[in-house]
Amino acid sequence: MQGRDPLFVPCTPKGCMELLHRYDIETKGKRAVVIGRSNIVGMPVALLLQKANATVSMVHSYTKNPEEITSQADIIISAAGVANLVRGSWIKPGAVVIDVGINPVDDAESPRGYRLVGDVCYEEACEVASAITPVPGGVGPMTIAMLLSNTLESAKRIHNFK
Ligand SMILES: NC(=O)C1=CN([C@@H]2O[C@H](COP(=O)(O)OP(=O)(O)OC[C@H]3O[C@@H](n4cnc5c(N)ncnc54)[C@H](OP(=O)(O)O)[C@@H]3O)[C@@H](O)[C@H]2O)C=CC1
Ligand SMILES: Nc1nc(=O)c2c([nH]1)NC[C@@H]1CN(c3ccc(C(=O)N[C@@H](CCC(=O)O)C(=O)O)cc3)C=[N+]21
Repeated sequence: MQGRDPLFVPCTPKGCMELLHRYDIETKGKRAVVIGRSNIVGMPVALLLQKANATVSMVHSYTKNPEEITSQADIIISAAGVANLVRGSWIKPGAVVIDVGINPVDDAESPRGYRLVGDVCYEEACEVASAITPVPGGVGPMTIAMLLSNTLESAKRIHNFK
Protein backbone atom coordinates (compact mmCIF):
# COMPACT_ATOMS: atom_id res chain seq x y z
CA MET A 1 0.00 0.00 0.00
CA GLN A 2 2.99 2.30 0.44
CA GLY A 3 2.64 5.10 -2.08
CA ARG A 4 -0.35 3.62 -3.90
CA ASP A 5 -3.99 2.81 -3.13
CA PRO A 6 -5.06 -0.84 -2.79
CA LEU A 7 -7.91 -2.16 -4.93
CA PHE A 8 -9.89 -2.65 -1.72
CA VAL A 9 -9.06 -1.69 1.86
CA PRO A 10 -9.30 -4.84 4.06
CA CYS A 11 -12.63 -4.89 5.92
CA THR A 12 -11.54 -4.82 9.56
CA PRO A 13 -8.91 -2.08 9.14
CA LYS A 14 -11.44 -0.12 7.07
CA GLY A 15 -13.97 -0.56 9.87
CA CYS A 16 -11.51 0.75 12.46
CA MET A 17 -10.82 3.89 10.39
CA GLU A 18 -14.55 4.37 9.76
CA LEU A 19 -15.18 4.32 13.53
CA LEU A 20 -12.50 7.00 14.07
CA HIS A 21 -14.01 9.08 11.27
CA ARG A 22 -17.64 8.74 12.37
CA TYR A 23 -16.78 9.69 15.96
CA ASP A 24 -14.61 12.65 14.84
CA ILE A 25 -11.48 11.25 16.45
CA GLU A 26 -8.50 13.32 15.29
CA THR A 27 -5.59 11.22 14.00
CA LYS A 28 -3.30 13.97 12.61
CA GLY A 29 -0.23 14.30 14.84
CA LYS A 30 -1.64 11.84 17.38
CA ARG A 31 0.30 8.91 18.91
CA ALA A 32 -1.27 5.62 17.86
CA VAL A 33 -0.32 2.15 19.06
CA VAL A 34 -1.37 -0.97 17.17
CA ILE A 35 -1.06 -4.22 19.10
CA GLY A 36 -0.60 -7.04 16.58
CA ARG A 37 0.95 -7.05 13.12
CA SER A 38 -1.01 -9.61 11.11
CA ASN A 39 -1.56 -9.15 7.39
CA ILE A 40 -5.32 -8.89 7.83
CA VAL A 41 -5.52 -6.45 10.74
CA GLY A 42 -2.44 -5.05 12.50
CA MET A 43 -0.24 -4.26 9.53
CA PRO A 44 -2.91 -2.69 7.27
CA VAL A 45 -4.50 -0.66 10.07
CA ALA A 46 -1.06 0.67 11.07
CA LEU A 47 -0.51 1.79 7.48
CA LEU A 48 -3.94 3.43 7.33
CA LEU A 49 -3.26 5.29 10.60
CA GLN A 50 0.09 6.45 9.21
CA LYS A 51 -1.67 7.59 6.01
CA ALA A 52 -4.07 9.51 8.31
CA ASN A 53 -0.97 11.31 9.69
CA ALA A 54 -0.82 9.61 13.07
CA THR A 55 2.54 8.60 14.55
CA VAL A 56 2.27 4.83 14.80
CA SER A 57 4.03 2.32 17.05
CA MET A 58 3.48 -1.40 16.58
CA VAL A 59 3.50 -3.77 19.54
CA HIS A 60 3.98 -7.50 18.94
CA SER A 61 4.92 -10.61 20.88
CA TYR A 62 8.63 -9.66 21.00
CA THR A 63 8.01 -6.12 22.27
CA LYS A 64 9.72 -5.82 25.65
CA ASN A 65 7.69 -3.03 27.26
CA PRO A 66 4.20 -3.13 25.74
CA GLU A 67 2.47 -1.41 28.69
CA GLU A 68 4.90 1.56 28.65
CA ILE A 69 4.56 2.01 24.87
CA THR A 70 0.78 1.59 24.86
CA SER A 71 0.30 4.01 27.78
CA GLN A 72 1.69 6.85 25.65
CA ALA A 73 -0.94 6.41 22.94
CA ASP A 74 -3.83 8.74 22.18
CA ILE A 75 -5.34 5.94 20.06
CA ILE A 76 -4.97 2.21 20.80
CA ILE A 77 -6.03 -0.45 18.31
CA SER A 78 -5.62 -3.95 19.73
CA ALA A 79 -5.62 -7.01 17.44
CA ALA A 80 -3.58 -9.60 19.32
CA GLY A 81 -6.17 -12.31 20.00
CA VAL A 82 -5.28 -12.43 23.72
CA ALA A 83 -8.21 -12.07 26.11
CA ASN A 84 -7.83 -9.15 28.56
CA LEU A 85 -4.25 -8.43 27.50
CA VAL A 86 -4.71 -4.67 27.70
CA ARG A 87 -5.41 -3.60 31.30
CA GLY A 88 -6.64 -0.22 32.45
CA SER A 89 -3.08 0.68 33.50
CA TRP A 90 -2.00 0.38 29.83
CA ILE A 91 -4.35 3.23 28.82
CA LYS A 92 -3.57 6.95 29.03
CA PRO A 93 -6.53 8.81 30.56
CA GLY A 94 -8.74 10.02 27.72
CA ALA A 95 -7.27 7.70 25.09
CA VAL A 96 -9.49 6.13 22.43
CA VAL A 97 -9.51 2.32 22.38
CA ILE A 98 -10.58 0.14 19.44
CA ASP A 99 -10.70 -3.51 20.46
CA VAL A 100 -10.49 -5.80 17.45
CA GLY A 101 -9.94 -8.91 19.55
CA ILE A 102 -12.68 -11.54 19.56
CA ASN A 103 -11.69 -14.21 22.05
CA PRO A 104 -13.98 -17.00 23.35
CA VAL A 105 -13.61 -17.64 27.08
CA ASP A 106 -15.30 -20.44 29.03
CA ASP A 107 -18.55 -19.38 30.64
CA ALA A 108 -20.68 -22.13 32.19
CA GLU A 109 -23.58 -19.67 32.56
CA SER A 110 -23.70 -18.98 28.84
CA PRO A 111 -25.96 -21.25 26.71
CA ARG A 112 -23.01 -21.66 24.33
CA GLY A 113 -20.68 -22.59 27.22
CA TYR A 114 -18.47 -19.61 26.33
CA ARG A 115 -18.68 -15.86 25.89
CA LEU A 116 -16.70 -13.51 23.66
CA VAL A 117 -14.30 -10.96 25.11
CA GLY A 118 -11.84 -8.62 23.48
CA ASP A 119 -8.12 -8.04 23.96
CA VAL A 120 -8.95 -5.16 26.29
CA CYS A 121 -10.20 -5.54 29.86
CA TYR A 122 -13.40 -3.61 29.17
CA GLU A 123 -14.41 -2.83 32.77
CA GLU A 124 -10.97 -1.37 33.61
CA ALA A 125 -10.70 0.46 30.29
CA CYS A 126 -14.09 2.14 30.73
CA GLU A 127 -12.70 3.91 33.81
CA VAL A 128 -9.86 5.51 31.79
CA ALA A 129 -10.58 5.68 28.06
CA SER A 130 -12.58 8.51 26.49
CA ALA A 131 -14.11 5.98 24.06
CA ILE A 132 -13.92 2.19 23.64
CA THR A 133 -15.52 -0.35 21.31
CA PRO A 134 -17.35 -3.25 23.00
CA VAL A 135 -16.87 -6.96 22.24
CA PRO A 136 -19.22 -8.24 20.94
CA GLY A 137 -21.03 -5.42 19.19
CA GLY A 138 -18.06 -3.31 18.14
CA VAL A 139 -15.52 -3.96 15.43
CA GLY A 140 -17.12 -7.26 14.39
CA PRO A 141 -20.27 -5.70 12.96
CA MET A 142 -18.14 -2.90 11.44
CA THR A 143 -16.19 -5.58 9.55
CA ILE A 144 -19.38 -6.96 8.12
CA ALA A 145 -20.61 -3.49 7.18
CA MET A 146 -17.30 -2.78 5.41
CA LEU A 147 -17.54 -6.12 3.58
CA LEU A 148 -20.92 -4.99 2.25
CA SER A 149 -19.40 -1.61 1.35
CA ASN A 150 -16.53 -3.26 -0.55
CA THR A 151 -18.99 -5.58 -2.31
CA LEU A 152 -21.11 -2.62 -3.46
CA GLU A 153 -17.97 -0.80 -4.60
CA SER A 154 -16.92 -3.86 -6.56
CA ALA A 155 -20.32 -4.05 -8.31
CA LYS A 156 -20.13 -0.33 -9.17
CA ARG A 157 -16.72 -0.86 -10.80
CA ILE A 158 -17.77 -3.95 -12.77
CA HIS A 159 -21.04 -2.46 -14.02
CA ASN A 160 -19.61 1.04 -14.35
CA PHE A 161 -22.25 2.85 -12.31
CA LYS A 162 -21.75 5.48 -9.56
N1 LIG B 1 -13.60 -8.05 14.58
C1 LIG B 1 -13.20 -8.53 13.42
O1 LIG B 1 -13.78 -8.32 12.39
C2 LIG B 1 -11.93 -9.33 13.37
C3 LIG B 1 -11.40 -9.76 14.56
N2 LIG B 1 -10.25 -10.45 14.55
C4 LIG B 1 -9.72 -10.80 15.86
O2 LIG B 1 -8.55 -10.00 16.06
C5 LIG B 1 -7.58 -10.75 16.79
C6 LIG B 1 -6.30 -10.81 15.97
O3 LIG B 1 -6.59 -11.50 14.78
P1 LIG B 1 -5.41 -11.72 13.72
O4 LIG B 1 -4.85 -10.40 13.35
O5 LIG B 1 -5.91 -12.62 12.64
O6 LIG B 1 -4.40 -12.52 14.68
P2 LIG B 1 -2.98 -13.22 14.40
O7 LIG B 1 -2.95 -14.35 15.39
O8 LIG B 1 -2.74 -13.45 12.98
O9 LIG B 1 -1.93 -12.09 14.90
C7 LIG B 1 -1.87 -11.75 16.24
C8 LIG B 1 -0.84 -10.66 16.39
O10 LIG B 1 -0.80 -10.24 17.74
C9 LIG B 1 0.52 -10.34 18.22
N3 LIG B 1 0.49 -10.80 19.60
C10 LIG B 1 0.07 -12.01 20.05
N4 LIG B 1 0.20 -12.06 21.40
C11 LIG B 1 0.71 -10.87 21.79
C12 LIG B 1 1.07 -10.30 23.05
N5 LIG B 1 0.92 -11.00 24.19
N6 LIG B 1 1.55 -9.04 23.08
C13 LIG B 1 1.69 -8.34 21.93
N7 LIG B 1 1.38 -8.81 20.69
C14 LIG B 1 0.89 -10.06 20.65
C15 LIG B 1 1.25 -11.34 17.34
O11 LIG B 1 2.63 -11.01 17.37
P3 LIG B 1 3.72 -11.77 16.45
O12 LIG B 1 3.58 -11.17 15.08
O13 LIG B 1 5.05 -11.46 17.11
O14 LIG B 1 3.36 -13.25 16.50
C16 LIG B 1 0.57 -11.11 15.99
O15 LIG B 1 1.20 -10.07 15.29
C17 LIG B 1 -8.22 -12.11 17.07
O16 LIG B 1 -8.85 -12.07 18.33
C18 LIG B 1 -9.28 -12.23 15.99
O17 LIG B 1 -10.38 -13.04 16.40
C19 LIG B 1 -9.55 -10.75 13.41
C20 LIG B 1 -10.05 -10.33 12.19
C21 LIG B 1 -11.29 -9.59 12.09
N1 LIG C 1 -9.23 -11.83 5.66
C1 LIG C 1 -9.99 -11.90 6.76
N2 LIG C 1 -10.76 -10.85 7.08
C2 LIG C 1 -11.55 -10.88 8.20
O1 LIG C 1 -12.25 -9.90 8.51
C3 LIG C 1 -11.55 -12.07 9.00
C4 LIG C 1 -10.72 -13.13 8.62
N3 LIG C 1 -9.96 -13.03 7.50
N4 LIG C 1 -10.67 -14.26 9.35
C5 LIG C 1 -11.61 -14.46 10.48
C6 LIG C 1 -11.88 -13.16 11.12
C7 LIG C 1 -13.01 -13.15 12.11
N5 LIG C 1 -13.89 -12.10 11.62
C8 LIG C 1 -15.04 -11.70 12.28
C9 LIG C 1 -15.88 -10.73 11.74
C10 LIG C 1 -17.03 -10.35 12.42
C11 LIG C 1 -17.34 -10.94 13.63
C12 LIG C 1 -18.56 -10.48 14.35
O2 LIG C 1 -19.35 -9.69 13.84
N6 LIG C 1 -18.73 -10.96 15.58
C13 LIG C 1 -19.85 -10.50 16.43
C14 LIG C 1 -20.19 -11.55 17.48
C15 LIG C 1 -20.84 -12.77 16.85
C16 LIG C 1 -21.17 -13.79 17.95
O3 LIG C 1 -21.83 -13.38 18.92
O4 LIG C 1 -20.72 -14.93 17.80
C17 LIG C 1 -19.42 -9.22 17.19
O5 LIG C 1 -18.19 -9.07 17.36
O6 LIG C 1 -20.32 -8.50 17.63
C18 LIG C 1 -16.52 -11.91 14.16
C19 LIG C 1 -15.36 -12.29 13.49
C20 LIG C 1 -13.42 -11.59 10.47
N7 LIG C 1 -12.30 -12.19 10.12
